[in-house]
Amino acid sequence: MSTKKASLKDKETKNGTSKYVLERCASVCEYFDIAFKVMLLGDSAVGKTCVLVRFKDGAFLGGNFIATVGIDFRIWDTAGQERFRSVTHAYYRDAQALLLLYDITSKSSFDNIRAWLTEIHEYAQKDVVIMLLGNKTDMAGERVIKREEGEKLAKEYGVPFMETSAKTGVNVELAFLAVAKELKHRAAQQPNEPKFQIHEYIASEKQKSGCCGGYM
Ligand SMILES: Nc1nc2c(ncn2[C@@H]2O[C@H](COP(=O)(O)OP(=O)(O)OP(=O)(O)O)[C@@H](O)[C@H]2O)c(=O)[nH]1
Repeated sequence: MSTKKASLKDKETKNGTSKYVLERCASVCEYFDIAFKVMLLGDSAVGKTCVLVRFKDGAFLGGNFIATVGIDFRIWDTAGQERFRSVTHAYYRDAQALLLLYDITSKSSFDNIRAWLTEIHEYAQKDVVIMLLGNKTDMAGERVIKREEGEKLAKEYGVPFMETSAKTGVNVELAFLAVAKELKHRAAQQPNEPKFQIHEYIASEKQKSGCCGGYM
């Protein structure tokens, strides 16, 4: 693996998210000669686009909600609406990582996570990296899903979990970086080398920042 430094140019490629994730990873680990495909999944309005924009541009898309139509090719952000589901299935198999979101103020979006995971197991690669995110933690007064419920579900499926807010930015960068680190490790891993411990990485990064929120 080369030690080429990340370029801030050519961010916008046809698989922009993954390239960008990699560039953000590169700023930490100084490598970027491999590209990964990362998809955001979850019910409509859970905040997929906003989480991506928060990570990519450090901004929050407030105001009117415009649902994603099909797939946004530039950023690999998917539509949560049922009517576009067949379009997104076709892209699962190319994804190396999936960020699966629910909205902590929406019980139905949480209840649907099991259905999303069933779909993922049906259509995605067997070794796809999955991370569960409970988004909109800034809306504490409207919370209906406790952090512990998200943790329990994630534990049941053996996937890492974090609560995020696209509005405040809490944990958004960490979620993308943890996934990028896991993918990078896998790509460079020697047969006898220990696996990257994504849960430990998340825990230690949170400890460093003194931040809140759940993980398993
Ligand atoms: N308060 C708050 N609002 C959020 C957050 N994330 C997203 N929203 C709002 O939730 C609504 C839906 O956000 P989107 O990012 O468009 O949702 P999506 O999951 O991409 O929706 P689809 O494209 O239909 O799949 C918008 O009004 C956002 O402003 C968050 O962390 N906090």
